[in-house]
Amino acid sequence: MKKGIISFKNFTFKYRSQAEPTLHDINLTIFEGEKVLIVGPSGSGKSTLAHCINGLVPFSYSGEIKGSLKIKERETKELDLFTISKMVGTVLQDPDGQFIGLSVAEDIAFALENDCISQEKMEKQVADVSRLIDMENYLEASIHELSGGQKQRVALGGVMVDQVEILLFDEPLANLDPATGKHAIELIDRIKRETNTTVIIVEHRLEDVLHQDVDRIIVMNEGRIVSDTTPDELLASQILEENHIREPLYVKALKYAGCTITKDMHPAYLERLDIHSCKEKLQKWFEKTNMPNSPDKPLPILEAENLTFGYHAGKNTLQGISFSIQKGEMVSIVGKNGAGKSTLSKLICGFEKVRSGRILLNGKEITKDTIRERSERIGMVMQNPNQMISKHMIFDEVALGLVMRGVPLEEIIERVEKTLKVCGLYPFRNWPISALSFGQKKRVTIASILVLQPEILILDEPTAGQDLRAYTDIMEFLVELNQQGVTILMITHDMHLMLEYTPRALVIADGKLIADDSASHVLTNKQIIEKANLKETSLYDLAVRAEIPEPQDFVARFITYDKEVRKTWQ
Ligand SMILES: Nc1ncnc2c1ncn2[C@@H]1O[C@H](COP(=O)(O)OP(=O)(O)OP(=O)(O)O)[C@@H](O)[C@H]1O
Ligand SMILES: Nc1ncnc2c1ncn2[C@@H]1O[C@H](COP(=O)(O)OP(=O)(O)OP(=O)(O)O)[C@@H](O)[C@H]1O
Repeated sequence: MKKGIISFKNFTFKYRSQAEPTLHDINLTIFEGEKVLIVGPSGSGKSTLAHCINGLVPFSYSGEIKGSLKIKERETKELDLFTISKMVGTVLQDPDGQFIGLSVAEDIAFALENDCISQEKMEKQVADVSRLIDMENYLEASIHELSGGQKQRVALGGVMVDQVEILLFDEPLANLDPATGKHAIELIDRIKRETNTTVIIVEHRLEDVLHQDVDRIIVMNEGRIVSDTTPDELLASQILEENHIREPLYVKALKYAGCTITKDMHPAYLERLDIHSCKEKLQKWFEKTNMPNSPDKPLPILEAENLTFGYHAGKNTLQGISFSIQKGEMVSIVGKNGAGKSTLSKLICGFEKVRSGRILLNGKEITKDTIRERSERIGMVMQNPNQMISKHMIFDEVALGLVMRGVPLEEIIERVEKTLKVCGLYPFRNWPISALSFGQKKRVTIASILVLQPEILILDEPTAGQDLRAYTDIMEFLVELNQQGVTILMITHDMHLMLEYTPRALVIADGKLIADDSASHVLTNKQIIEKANLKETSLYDLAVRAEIPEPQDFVARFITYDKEVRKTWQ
């Protein structure tokens, strides 16, 4: 018989600052060596549940606990944080919060040092881990110089050396490029199989986690467990849709084509999916669906000419980057972790100065303009909300830019309230930011830039950590802004987002622009996918398996169709 390693019984938790419990009556047993995925809308309590397991609740976040939570048959209330941390290793949602060392090597070594192992053994293990996470060339680099995804890789590495029985990952894929994300999921799987570690993953990118087998998926909503079943059974049900959780793209395509999905078809894993009964329907759907129209090209709004930049003398982070963005476009910037995407946006906003090359806005050079001058017209939303937030209250944070620009109070109130409504934050307007989930915080940072009404909006991973409803709200809101003339550039690792929302993609690899093409071309081009650490879309695989003669066109048609479906929701 399988042994329960984590066991919640009638467990309820209320944060001290909240009036109502965040977790209600949780009954859940996770067995030794199991791999469990937890999904649910933003704010549904996934991170809180994870924090109960790793002891952050109640040791860092105090509150009121009712019922029982046992780890290895020991009541967690009776344990201390140190004892729990020896059993449960965690990769947090915001990697900035968990670095201890100054350099990459020190940080990975920290877990080992604690266990008093020999210097020699430690160096070898650090080298092994850094190879696994593809960071061996950065061992001496200081943590604050790393890109967002590189930090995430180090955080993963740190916990992997720690030989614990339970590994907990809170949004491990959020900042990782698609290929590294795939690699991370494979790595987690290998550790689980080789060491019989129990693995719990909280993640919105369901399709990416299902790259490897998962034993069970727990669906949470409003602090309760609403479903606890196998991946195949879940994907054959309506539960994901009902709870606003993104379904894999190929599942969506099957539904668009009118196919009935049953658990016996193994819908959770594309390789195992039995599409025998769907082939004909998919082919018919393909024949009757239109290709996208090619858009007209109006005037360029933002031009980059031969941009070169490096953080350190003698080394170029970006080299010879040239592109032209037309007014009203919506473009993705994609590529490997550390390729230079955030750096490019910093150059555009003036946070860093180019070594050579020019940047033009509406045909006028802005390369020498200050950050302040550029910020009137170009807004930038950074990757990590915790780096952008400086106020305690939501309203004040969103109002900050307007206050600094001397906008009259009445106008500030009107603009902030309107923006909060659009971003789904109005009900929280008088809340302290500290009581928000990560996804909610991200929306606050988007609101604080949108309120300034920029001509160009650059967003670094706008939807990382968002559930389907927030994702759709944010993206549809961006589409709406875009239709009103705001040009949008989006740095993203989310191939799903890129396909569905941005017709064009700039692909950066090792500091160079390697492709400037339509999103569906990029994601069906093996060479570019490999060079830039991207991931083929499952739609392409599905089309190949359904023997559709032009699988590339299937992807393009899906996007057109999907857009039409979304229009009917509005
Ligand atoms: N430290 C805290 N103090 C008070 N309330 C909190 C705290 N952290 C989270 N909450 C509240 O608990 C609820 C659940 O948050 P939690 O972070 O567990 O959600 P989540 O499902 O992980 O969301 P996301 O997908 O956005 O990360 C939220 O409504 C949030 O307001
Ligand atoms: N402040 C800094 N000082 C020195 N090097 C830096 C600094 N910021 C970034 N780098 C380096 O520049 C390179 C490009 O980083 P950048 O943040 O632009 O990458 P990115 O493509 O946005 O990555 P990610 O997808 O992981 O966010 C990386 O190798 C990174 O280590």
